[in-house]
Amino acid sequence: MLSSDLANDDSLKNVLEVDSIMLSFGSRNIVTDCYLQCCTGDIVGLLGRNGCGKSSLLKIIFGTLETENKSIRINRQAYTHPYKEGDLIAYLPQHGFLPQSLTLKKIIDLYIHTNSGKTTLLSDERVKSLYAKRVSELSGGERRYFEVLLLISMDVKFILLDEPFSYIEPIYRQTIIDLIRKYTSHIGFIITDHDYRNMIEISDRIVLLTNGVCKHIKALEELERWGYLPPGKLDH
Ligand SMILES: Nc1ncnc2c1ncn2[C@@H]1O[C@H](COP(=O)(O)OP(=O)(O)OP(=O)(O)O)[C@@H](O)[C@H]1O
Repeated sequence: MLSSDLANDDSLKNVLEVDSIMLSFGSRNIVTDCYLQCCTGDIVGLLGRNGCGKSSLLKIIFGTLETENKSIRINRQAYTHPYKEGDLIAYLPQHGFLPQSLTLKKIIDLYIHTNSGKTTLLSDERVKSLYAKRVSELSGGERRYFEVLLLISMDVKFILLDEPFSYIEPIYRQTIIDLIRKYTSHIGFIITDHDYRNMIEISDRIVLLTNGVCKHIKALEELERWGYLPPGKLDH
């Protein structure tokens, strides 16, 4: 069966469900009521104002941030630390994760252990041309592109991307959007970013985290109604 069939056949789709999340820091409640679902083929866009808890929510889903309460299920099985399972989920932190002094060749050897993953990376023209460079020598866009493709090559079911478009020139943003779209056939993505235009373009569904609650946005005007965008912003 071709992997592209995964996204078209509901019985073959992987399903990530997140609910009952409660997170507070001291007396401050950050997340109080959140339900999220992401299936193979989905790109779920998580929007929210600075400091509302988007990064924390992604870390909770990944399993690296402990919280008072959570329920994370993949294909109906509950996991407390999904990242420990190896082939379930990958996460791009807001500020990247690659050691600056290593070459891309070394990083591929360290992180990617399957032939199919290595083929995905080494058949990519951009990666090929950067292969011998160190991470510190890459532009912001080159680094982000490589990070996203590296996660895709880990052959996981779900990928969480925290601000993949931040500080990146527009041309590379489009390249990263195209890259993500190319792999939705067998991966589900949850993405958060402040670049709401690109987020609206790439996402199949938008979830707005506001006052600790996940609002499932049905019409873009709701982004104004909930105070995420100033009135009239969507018209321009
Ligand atoms: N370890 C921590 N201890 C105390 N407060 C924290 C901790 N981590 C995050 N916070 C606070 O929790 C809130 C949510 O942080 P988080 O980084 O998840 O927000 P965010 O929506 O991703 O923000 P941004 O869009 O600015 O990246 C912020 O007010 C932050 O200062």
